[in-house]
Amino acid sequence: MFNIRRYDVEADSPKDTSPQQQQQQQHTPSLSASERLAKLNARLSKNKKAVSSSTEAQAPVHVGNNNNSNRNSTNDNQHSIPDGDTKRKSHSKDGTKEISYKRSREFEEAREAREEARKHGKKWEKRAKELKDSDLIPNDVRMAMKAEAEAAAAAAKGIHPITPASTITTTTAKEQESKETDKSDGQNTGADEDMEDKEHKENMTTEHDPAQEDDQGIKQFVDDAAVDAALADLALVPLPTFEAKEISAKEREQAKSMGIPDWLAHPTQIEPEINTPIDASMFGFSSRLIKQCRKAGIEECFAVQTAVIPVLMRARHLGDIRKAPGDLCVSAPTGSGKTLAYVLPIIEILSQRVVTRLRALVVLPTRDLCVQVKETFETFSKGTDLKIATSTGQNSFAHEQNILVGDAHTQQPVLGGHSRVDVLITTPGRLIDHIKSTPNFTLQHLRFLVIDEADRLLNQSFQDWLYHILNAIHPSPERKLLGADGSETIQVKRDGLGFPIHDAIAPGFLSSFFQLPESDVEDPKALSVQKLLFSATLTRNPAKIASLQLSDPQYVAVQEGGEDGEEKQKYTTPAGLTEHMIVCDTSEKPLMVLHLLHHLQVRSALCFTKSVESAHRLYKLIQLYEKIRTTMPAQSSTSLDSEMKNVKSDKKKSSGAAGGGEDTDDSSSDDDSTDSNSGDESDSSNEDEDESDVEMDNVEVSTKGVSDASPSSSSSIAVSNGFTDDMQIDSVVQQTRPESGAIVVAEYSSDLSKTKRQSILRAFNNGEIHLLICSDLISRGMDLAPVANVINYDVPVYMKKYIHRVGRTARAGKTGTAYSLVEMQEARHFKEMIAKAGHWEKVSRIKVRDQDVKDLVPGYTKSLAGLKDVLVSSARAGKKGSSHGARRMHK
Ligand SMILES: Nc1ncnc2c1ncn2[C@@H]1O[C@H](COP(=O)(O)OP(=O)(O)OP(=O)(O)O)[C@@H](O)[C@H]1O
Repeated sequence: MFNIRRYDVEADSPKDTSPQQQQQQQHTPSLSASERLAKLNARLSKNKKAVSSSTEAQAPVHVGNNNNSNRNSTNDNQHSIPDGDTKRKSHSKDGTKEISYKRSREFEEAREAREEARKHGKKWEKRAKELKDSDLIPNDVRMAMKAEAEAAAAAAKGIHPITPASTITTTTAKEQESKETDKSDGQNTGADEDMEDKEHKENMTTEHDPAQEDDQGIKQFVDDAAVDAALADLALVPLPTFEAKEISAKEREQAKSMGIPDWLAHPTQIEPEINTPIDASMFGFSSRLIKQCRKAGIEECFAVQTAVIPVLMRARHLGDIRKAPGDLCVSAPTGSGKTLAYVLPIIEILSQRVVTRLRALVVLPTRDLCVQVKETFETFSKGTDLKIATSTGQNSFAHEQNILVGDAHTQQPVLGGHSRVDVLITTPGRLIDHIKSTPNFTLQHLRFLVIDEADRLLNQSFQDWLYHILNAIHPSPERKLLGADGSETIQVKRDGLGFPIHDAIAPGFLSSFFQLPESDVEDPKALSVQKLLFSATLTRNPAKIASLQLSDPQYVAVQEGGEDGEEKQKYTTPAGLTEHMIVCDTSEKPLMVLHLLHHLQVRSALCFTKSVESAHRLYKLIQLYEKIRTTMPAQSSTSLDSEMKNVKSDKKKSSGAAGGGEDTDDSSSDDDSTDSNSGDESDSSNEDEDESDVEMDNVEVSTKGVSDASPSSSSSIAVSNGFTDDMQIDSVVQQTRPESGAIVVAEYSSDLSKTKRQSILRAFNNGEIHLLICSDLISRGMDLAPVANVINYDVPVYMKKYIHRVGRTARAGKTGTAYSLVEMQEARHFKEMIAKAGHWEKVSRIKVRDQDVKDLVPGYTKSLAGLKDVLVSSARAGKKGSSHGARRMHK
């Protein structure tokens, strides 16, 4: 037990913290409201005592965790009043006697008492002011503080302080009686004195019995008017109340039959428009964090942040080992600010830590997202000494180990539960490697486990990552100090005799690593970790949710309510998003992209294809087109007409599509190759299996697809125009300078090196790239500020992917447009998919006729003709070890 206490103190005790941190830690909501109010009551009695007696100096008053007295002696020694109740009882009794019998001292005492109470009141006023901005103090404690301040102030004016109802009545009556007796008789009688004593004893026994207090009791203890005054004076902002979504009996029945738990079927629904100023007291942010937010241009918290941050900030104090914080699942549209909804509270809470431990783990599906989230953490943690790291496999394993726990070979590694980082942002695969193979890497101190893009990750069973994480955060009696190979999983310091020193082991894990003698007073330790799941398309698959082993979960969903209170859509898209579809033949799709670029002036666009190779081909084609266009003489209208005819006849040959090139009504597409009975009201398992591991794209280049659509691959144009080499983005940007009028296009895929990816994203963010063609590597989570348009070159088969892709634009309240190029044979499925998600009326159709694209055709034809050669030389260059080294020709 001694050791357990020691480690608690070392990890989180306020002894090394700043006074402000200590205040916050004192006021964490670890006692029940009734217990805290019992403490308040005791202090209020003390104030009353100040009126009746000034002979004894008042001890500092503390609204704190008296129940911790047997756990954390440091806390109590610093902040609690030992044996307060007993002392107050006897003292109060004596005090009353003094009033009764020593009237001559009364004026002097009253003067001193007023002085004391005034000081006392000021102290509380000051304290309340200091703590005003911190929502770590629960409302009821604030009220208690305020009530106490008022009581003290009242006492200073000679009015009785707020005291328990029973005490007010009896004591006031008694004093009154005493005074009246004094007035009439000039002295008290022995019988009166006995009565007085008896009544006081009765008061005292009912006054301080927290065990018997319930909410009813609380109401008696606090004067309503004082509470109102306290609230008004402290300008408290109550937590926003959100309504749980009303669901119909049919929906309820459906959810039940599908095994969806009640909490998941009843999300707390939040309208997207609810914004709250960043300095609102409900967030309890420090001035440091508010300053950082303002610096980053954040003045208000978005709806998802308004809903989530207060819940996280109030959930649990870092050092509390008794109460498990509830888990949270959050579903909010793309670009609605989910990242800051967890980044800000994590930083704010962890910034109070004394010792570095790995306390926050953020799991994300891709490396790029890890980098992005790390940057966000770094921006907002400026001014703290929190250490933030990523582990994604882009650096060597040994390098990452060194960052996390030190290098065993070159320097002293951190032992036991120590860590060199506070926050780790990681992909699942690399995390599992560290759990399995990095000595002393441990999740035992984890306070936050964030699973961002949760449905994507839950869909990925890679290395059983979830099983390993859950195993690592749960203390288990089976866990051994030694691993299967006999090596120490956690290396601990040893004393001179070789006995292990339980240094830095989390209280809940001591029994996992060490054989401790059983004790009757041992309390079970609650799991300290809070699991936070975020997604724009959170799964409701019961099996997947169950696999997370959530504890006391809540589900918060940001979505628009329908007129009758029901959600309109299965997935909510950003309010500023406009969606279009263009139905066309397969072979016309590149031409449609050119149409968007040249006729609809689409810029700052992301264009999603179904694979890396498809992205590469389209990229080469458009690049070639731009080169040809900017060097080609203008053609006459007649020759354009004849070129158009050629394209259309070639298109018929190549695609075999019936019905010519005209856009047809959706119903005319009879080739619906998709499985239309795969889904139901919940996320279908098919939908969950939608995405492959995008980080693992196996890259192959084929000359099929776009090049197949070439009217004549033999009519190869000269490719001595600088495009035959492996085209580096920098050179591309240089070659197609905006002043030449060319559209700058680039490709982005897992095939590129980390440096190249970063330079492409930088160029795109700087507006140097007009069209970025990519696979789904950046379809989720990536926040590229300039994206004004999204083109679904290959429409996704599943709605979730559609939602994430189009969600790269219209972020953070901005507007944006999405275009989906729907092949005729896909049209029916596309419509069904969109309609099933309740989204059909949002998508409008654009009809593109021959004459609309006539001027693009000559250049397009020439580009197609030259594409094959370009691809071949590009692949050859790739083989020589260029950035496309992984590419293979696929004839
Ligand atoms: N309160 C705010 N005020 C202004 N901008 C904000 C605020 N919160 C977030 N943002 C900005 O909004 C953009 C989108 O935020 P974020 O990436 O967190 O969205 P998201 O909900 O995680 O989207 P996705 O589902 O696509 O991952 C970011 O550029 C972020 O900086």
